[in-house]
Amino acid sequence: MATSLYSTHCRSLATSSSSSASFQPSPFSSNLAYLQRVTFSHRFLASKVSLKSQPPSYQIPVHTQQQEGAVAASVTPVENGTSHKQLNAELLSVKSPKESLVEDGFEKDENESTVSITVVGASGDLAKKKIFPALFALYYEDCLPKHFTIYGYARSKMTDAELRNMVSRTLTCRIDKRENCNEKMEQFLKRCFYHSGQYDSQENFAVLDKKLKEHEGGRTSNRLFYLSIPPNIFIDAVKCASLSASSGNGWTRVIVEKPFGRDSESSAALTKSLKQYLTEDQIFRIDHYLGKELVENLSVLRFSNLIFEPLWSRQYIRNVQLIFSEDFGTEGRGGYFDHYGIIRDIMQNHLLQILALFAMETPVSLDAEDIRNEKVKVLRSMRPLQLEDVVIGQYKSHTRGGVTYPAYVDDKTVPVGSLTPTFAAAALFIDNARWDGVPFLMKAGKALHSKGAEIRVQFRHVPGNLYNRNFGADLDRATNELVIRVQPDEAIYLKINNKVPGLGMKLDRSNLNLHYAARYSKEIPDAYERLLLDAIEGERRLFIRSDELDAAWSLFTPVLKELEEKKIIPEYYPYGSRGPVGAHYLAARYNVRWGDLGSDIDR
Ligand SMILES: NC(=O)C1=CN([C@@H]2O[C@H](COP(=O)(O)OP(=O)(O)OC[C@H]3O[C@@H](n4cnc5c(N)ncnc54)[C@H](OP(=O)(O)O)[C@@H]3O)[C@@H](O)[C@H]2O)C=CC1
Ligand SMILES: O=C1O[C@H](COP(=O)(O)O)[C@@H](O)[C@H](O)[C@H]1O
Repeated sequence: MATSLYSTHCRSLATSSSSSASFQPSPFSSNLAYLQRVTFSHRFLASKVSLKSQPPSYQIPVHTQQQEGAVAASVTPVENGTSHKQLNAELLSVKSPKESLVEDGFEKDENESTVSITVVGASGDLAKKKIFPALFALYYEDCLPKHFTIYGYARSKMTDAELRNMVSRTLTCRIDKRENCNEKMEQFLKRCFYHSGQYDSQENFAVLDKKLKEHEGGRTSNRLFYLSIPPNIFIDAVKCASLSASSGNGWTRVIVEKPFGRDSESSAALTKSLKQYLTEDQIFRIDHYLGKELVENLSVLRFSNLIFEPLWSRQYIRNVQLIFSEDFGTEGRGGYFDHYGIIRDIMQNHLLQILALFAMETPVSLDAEDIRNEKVKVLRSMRPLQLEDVVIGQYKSHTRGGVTYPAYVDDKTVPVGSLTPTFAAAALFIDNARWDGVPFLMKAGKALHSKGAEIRVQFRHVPGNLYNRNFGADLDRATNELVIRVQPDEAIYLKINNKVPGLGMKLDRSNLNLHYAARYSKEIPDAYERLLLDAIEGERRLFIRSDELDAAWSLFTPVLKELEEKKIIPEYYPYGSRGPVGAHYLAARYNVRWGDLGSDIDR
């Protein structure tokens, strides 16, 4: 499969900048470009090597548990087998990916392999809202391989034409669209098909297998299954897909959506069951926050800018805040949500993943395993969350401007008297040399006053600051703060103290502001696009490894159990408010003042 040819193309498009005229390359000016180049070349080489290492005689389909070892001996090393040294050596002989392709006869592979993407649960909300649109965007950007087929699979009865009709209603052209969007949509829809079947029927998946083979036309078949179904049917679907519809001569990968269990035990049981049918390398546990542009940029910002990395420790950082806020309630997902609550829905995964990327030590390389090793280490250095370091809340009905907004428990799918938190604030600590004593504060809530996600880094005071008296009594207001606004309206800004122009000596706080909409004309791809492309390319960097998941659950499971066993009553906050006041007391205990989401000047 020659996806790398496409990804190189689509990646170069994705990184072009509107105002590049002002950008002067110098030996050091393009650390970012260097990192991108290394990453892309790495992707390219990794997929090239994996393809080359899969001669047809070497392939064993994933069929039985007994064969798992055989799979591990064939497919897994194919994916992982090339040593990083080998890859790095290849990286050093700089050749444009395109040159290498032609030179190695790789274009031939492009014609001889195919990727089939099956969206299991195609009739559902996520498939319509995110997966099909992301696949179309990849197609639009020429990021999908030449030979690909998309199959929707679900129990609902639908014809191919009906699926296409359903999908077409969710597709949009980008705002920076080029002219031929409608044409592209039609071409894309022609590559989409539907098969109706049960999730626990090997026979139904065997029919899917037959249909996929017809499309694959004897080429090397690579198969990606996206499990966009409720978690209680994950294992049935994995079992049937693996036993009846995995590839006979290429790779088979499965994207698994969260929730990955609801505590340490259920998560371990899920992993164990998945591993009856798949090797770890075949499992792509998705956390879509890792696919967001500014989360992806976090490592670039830190590791390629001399002004940040030396400050990245307890010596200079006073606290770190990870904030998620939605200005709407559960809206029809109350049934799902009530079983999980905001801590499992947002904190244990999205915010903790960001924290791990933020706080990890420098990885040996940009290779997926090196990065994930560092993330696991930092997670394992963390103290399990304590009950006294958590505040929970639940939204209640509120009337504003003549409109009444419902309480969480007004949702028909939520059990009467539910105590499930729709808001939580927490203080977490990393007990290692770099972060000892630095509070990492998390705050996540639904039905709040604003929508957004931010990372805020508050720095310490300047010791013996000459200008202290100009700040008045509130020295905390005078410290630097770095804000990474993940969404909406992506931006990175640094609050600095500055002299107000004039004859006097008046200081104010101003922002050095990198506002993405002003700096880059290209639309930012949706997280699902990046993650789907990575899964197709076998790039695991942004997917969660099982030991990461275990470490993440270990931090939250004890407190989740305690909250439930002790039936802790959440603090009720009005729909559309700033959330429970308890969050401020929690922060104050650690001498922290929450940054106010979206309220900063110079947006
Ligand atoms: N929706 C979202 O925004 C997000 C969803 N997720 C996760 O993605 C996955 C899919 O989410 P979503 O699309 O919202 O889920 P849906 O509830 O829409 O379910 C997807 C499909 O699964 C089938 N299905 C639903 N319930 C059952 C059941 N009890 N037994 C058998 N089949 C069932 C239905 O298809 P049919 O009846 O045709 O078989 C349905 O169309 C879930 O794991 C969810 O947690 C994660 C993040 C966000
Ligand atoms: O995983 C989830 O994420 C969404 C928020 O995602 P975003 O990309 O729109 O910020 C959240 O609404 C949902 O409850 C949760 O399951």
